[in-house]
Formats: sequence, C-alpha cells, structure tokens
Amino acid sequence: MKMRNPPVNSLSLEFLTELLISLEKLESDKAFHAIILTSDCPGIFSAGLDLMEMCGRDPTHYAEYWKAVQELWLRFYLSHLVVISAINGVNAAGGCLLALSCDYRVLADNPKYAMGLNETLLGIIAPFWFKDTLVNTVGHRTAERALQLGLLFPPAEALQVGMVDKVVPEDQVLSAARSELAQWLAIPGHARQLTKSLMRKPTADRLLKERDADIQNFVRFISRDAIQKALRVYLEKLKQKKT
Ligand SMILES: CCCCC/C=C\C/C=C\C/C=C/C(=O)SCCNC(=O)CCNC(=O)[C@H](O)C(C)(C)COP(=O)(O)OP(=O)(O)OC[C@H]1O[C@@H](n2cnc3c(N)ncnc32)[C@H](O)[C@@H]1OP(=O)(O)O
Repeated sequence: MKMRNPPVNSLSLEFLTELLISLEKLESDKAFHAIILTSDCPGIFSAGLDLMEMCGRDPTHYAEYWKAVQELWLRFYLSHLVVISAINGVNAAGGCLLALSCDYRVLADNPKYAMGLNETLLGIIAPFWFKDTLVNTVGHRTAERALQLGLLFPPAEALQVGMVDKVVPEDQVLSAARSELAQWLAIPGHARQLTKSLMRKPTADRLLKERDADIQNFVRFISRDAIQKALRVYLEKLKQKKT
C-alpha cells in the first residue's frame, strides 16, 4: 500500500477514508495475507494528521474527522493481516501512529527521516491511545520522555529505543520489508492472528469502550481558542520556512 497524498501525505479526512477503504478491501479478500505500508511521496512517509482538518472548522467537522482517525487506527492496529511498514521518509505524529500500529517497522537510514509523536511541539496532546501504542512499543520511560519533549527520533535513535525494528540503506527499505514478511507468513495464520489479538485487544478495547467520550474530549480540546491559535502559529511557521 503506497500512500500518495502530496505534498506530505497529511492524513486529511478524504485520505483517511481512502486508506480505510483500501485496507477493508484487502482484508476481505482471502487471497491477501499481508500489507507493506510505504509512501509514494519522496522523503516523506507522512506529516501526520492534516492540520487543516483541525483548524478553523466547526465541531461537527471535528467530530467526523476524529471518528475517522479512530476508525483507521482500530482497523490497522487490529488487522488480521501481517502489516509491515517500510518507512521511507520523515514521519510525524499521526503518521508515526500508523507505523507504530504495524507488526514490524523498517526505516530508511537517512538522518532527515526522523519519526515520533511530536504533538507537544504543536501545543497539543497525544491522545491516550496514541500514548498506549507508543508505550506498548518502546516502554513507559522512553514513551514518557518522548511524549513530553515531542521527540522526533533519527534512525539510529529510533532503532536504539525500539521505535523501529530495523534500519537499512534507503534503497533497501522495501526489499528488507519483503524479506521480513517471509518469517511472519511462515507462522500458521490462525495462531499468529489470535496471538496478535491477545496482545493488542486490551489497548484497543480501552478506546472502543470510550469512543464517544474520546470524540467529545477531542472536539472540546481542539475548539479552544488557545489551541486554535497554537495550531495557526504552527502552520504559519511551516509556511514561513519557505521564505
Ligand atoms: C485532553 C483531551 C486530549 C484529546 C486530544 C487532543 C488533541 C490531539 C489531536 C491530535 C493529535 C495530532 C496528531 C498529528 O498528527 S498533528 C500533525 C503533526 N505533524 C507535524 O508536526 C509535521 C508538520 N510538517 C512538517 O514538519 C513538514 O511539513 C515536513 C513533513 C517535515 C515536510 O517538510 P517539507 O519542507 O518537505 O514541506 P513543507 O513543510 O513545506 O510542507 C509542504 C506543505 O504541506 C503543509 N503541511 C505540512 N504538514 C502538514 C500537516 N500535518 N497538515 C496540513 N498541512 C501540512 C505545509 O504547510 C506546506 O503547505 P504550503 O501551503 O505552504 O505548501
């Protein structure tokens, strides 16, 4: 699955919906057993959630958007397919969440390709299920420091803290993902799928039990004047980079 939403693969409502439909199609086709998730945007895996969806819109839109973000995470996190990410670019916040929801992560060895949950740098907070997904991957202490400081880890550090499983030269990222896949596909499917569910269901259940409350919290939080201002300032900084 090659993500293509130029220029930065931001996860707009339309793009989230496309990803969700693609994933559902692959999951319902018995011929498919695995997905390699990668990017078609040079140097960028994903810039994360689309800030334009969270800025200057009305509460109904925020609620619809957040429901789609929840849906995509639940679908990826609990997918019965083997999902491996071949991370071929910088990967922030919501994009990093997608990669963390995969079963295995290969990252291209380029110092520009940092990844992490950098929400605090925007003046916002990683929701509890983003946090839980990170904790499940790197452990509590590393996650706490990474989340508070909004750290984006370059490849060597991402590997060292366990945020990715392998770092390879940039031209080998897809072949390394394919080689890894062979090992996962050699395991009897039902046993691997049930084990994945055993490991992940408690984390997913937390959101499933609180979905509506989580949407309401998001809408309340994102609608605050101070948060809207912080997001506008961040977007402005991104644009000013060019001048
Ligand atoms: C108590 C209850 C709590 C409930 C929870 C509440 C809130 C939490 C909510 C949400 C969690 C948020 C998750 C997120 O994912 S937020 C997004 C975080 N992403 C980032 O910080 C990355 C920002 N982007 C960059 O750093 C760079 O763009 C890049 C990815 C490194 C690429 O750099 P490059 O130089 O190649 O490109 P540009 O910077 O020039 O960007 C091109 C173009 O794209 C626009 N853009 C970039 N990122 C985004 C984005 N995430 N959304 C929308 N648009 C984006 C950028 O502004 C440029 O636009 P232009 O019009 O100038 O061409």
